[in-house]
Amino acid sequence: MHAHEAGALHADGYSAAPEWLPWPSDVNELEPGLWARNVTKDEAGELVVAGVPVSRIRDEFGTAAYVIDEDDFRSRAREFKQAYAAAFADPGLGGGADVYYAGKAFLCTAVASWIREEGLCLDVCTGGELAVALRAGLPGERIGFHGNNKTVAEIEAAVDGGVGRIIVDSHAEIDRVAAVARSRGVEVGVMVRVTAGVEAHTHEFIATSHEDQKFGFSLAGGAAFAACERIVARPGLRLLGLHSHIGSQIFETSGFELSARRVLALHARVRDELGVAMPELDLGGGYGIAYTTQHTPLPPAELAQQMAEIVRREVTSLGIDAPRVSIEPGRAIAGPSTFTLYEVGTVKPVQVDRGATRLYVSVDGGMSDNIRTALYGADYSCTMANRRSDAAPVISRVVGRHCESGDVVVRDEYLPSDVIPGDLIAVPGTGAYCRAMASQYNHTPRPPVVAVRDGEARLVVRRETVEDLLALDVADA
Ligand SMILES: Cc1ncc(COP(=O)(O)O)c(C=O)c1O
Ligand SMILES: N[C@@H](CCCC[NH3+])C(=O)O
Repeated sequence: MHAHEAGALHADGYSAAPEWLPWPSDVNELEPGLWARNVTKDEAGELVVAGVPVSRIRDEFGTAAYVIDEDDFRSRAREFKQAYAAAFADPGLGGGADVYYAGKAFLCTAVASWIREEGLCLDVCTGGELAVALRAGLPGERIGFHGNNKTVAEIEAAVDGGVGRIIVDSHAEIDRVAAVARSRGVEVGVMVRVTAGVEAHTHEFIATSHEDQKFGFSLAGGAAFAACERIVARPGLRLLGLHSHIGSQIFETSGFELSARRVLALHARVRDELGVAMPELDLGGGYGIAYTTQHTPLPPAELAQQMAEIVRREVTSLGIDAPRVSIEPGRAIAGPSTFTLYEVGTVKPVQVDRGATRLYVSVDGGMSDNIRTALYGADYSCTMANRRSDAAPVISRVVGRHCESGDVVVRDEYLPSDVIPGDLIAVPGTGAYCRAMASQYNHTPRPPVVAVRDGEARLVVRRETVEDLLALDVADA
């Protein structure tokens, strides 16, 4: 429960902030660590991204809009690639590592091209994401294909697209992939998604390695070993390795350590009992980012170093050759690169419990462009983006325009008390799982994605229109 919900009252008559939200020394300043690298405020207090003031973005593309700092995205992708390559460079550690950007966080053709150009690989989990990757010219061998319920048509598209690894998730799927391989007369590289039984310290809905959920083969129950046996027995399949993803928005490496230890023990067992030395091992994604000052993510170089030490320790104690390691970060690459730009429509001071007031600031978007607050109770922050203000900061709640009281974007933030209709609000950290999970609830067209680089802003995903939505309806049905 947040402090304000207990009815705390701040001296100014406004609702008190939750404990983690400090009184702002200057509400016009950007909190360090939350914004894309090329985002600043100018002297007039306007937010500027890579040389482009947000008023120009509003004028040219409208609001609500996702604004992505292209250089920030690319530099984070590069940093992961370089950090893991360096940390695992020792031949005793596989002589390098691969980074598969998890496209589920956010994918469009431009982003897939950035991934191709930066030399990363890509994790896709549907035929739709695969189509984007192939359209962007990503070579099949740099694509990994996930999903707990891939259709035969998707498996065919993956095999025909030369996808380098299909991560299988059920016994039935092993047979489906084998049948497609046979029908095409090719050998398909597969990895086994293993449920390592790790309770990741994150929201229940985004944890994926505890036993009672839909993903993967249980390690403890023996299903993961049985899956390896089945693959080895199927002509047309090549067992590349094991895969483990423990969850998302994780800050401690202890969960990764436990899962690596368990999965490498299975890796050794497969070598000993099935006589197969698997060349690869995927440790998944899940690295957390800072949405608010509550979070302190580890820099990629440090993460890579820690992961390399974990793998070194385990392969040494098991006496096995290290497989080539790969990881699948999504949020940590895409998340910080983007902010959502909204325009304020309505400002309403609302009397809440014990006579306290909370300022409700309604913007021209909401749960249709960011479902994470409603779905996971996620915390975000924001800033007034078009001007500076010397008015007193008051605790505010940024809400959307949907017909739903849970339609909250930022639950708690200090905004200047003189915020008015027409002001701009920017919410950082919306690059992952916001546009990707956007809906058209209440027939709301989804916002565009505007990429900014070196003083130039351009569309990479156009705004949907009401006409787009009407076109889906069969008018004379
Ligand atoms: C298999 C797999 N890999 C990678 C990811 C990416 O996770 P994140 O965006 O937290 O790095 C996910 C999502 O949680 C996933 O399910
Ligand atoms: N969509 C989730 C993460 C799930 C990632 C996919 N396994 C989020 O917004 O945090």
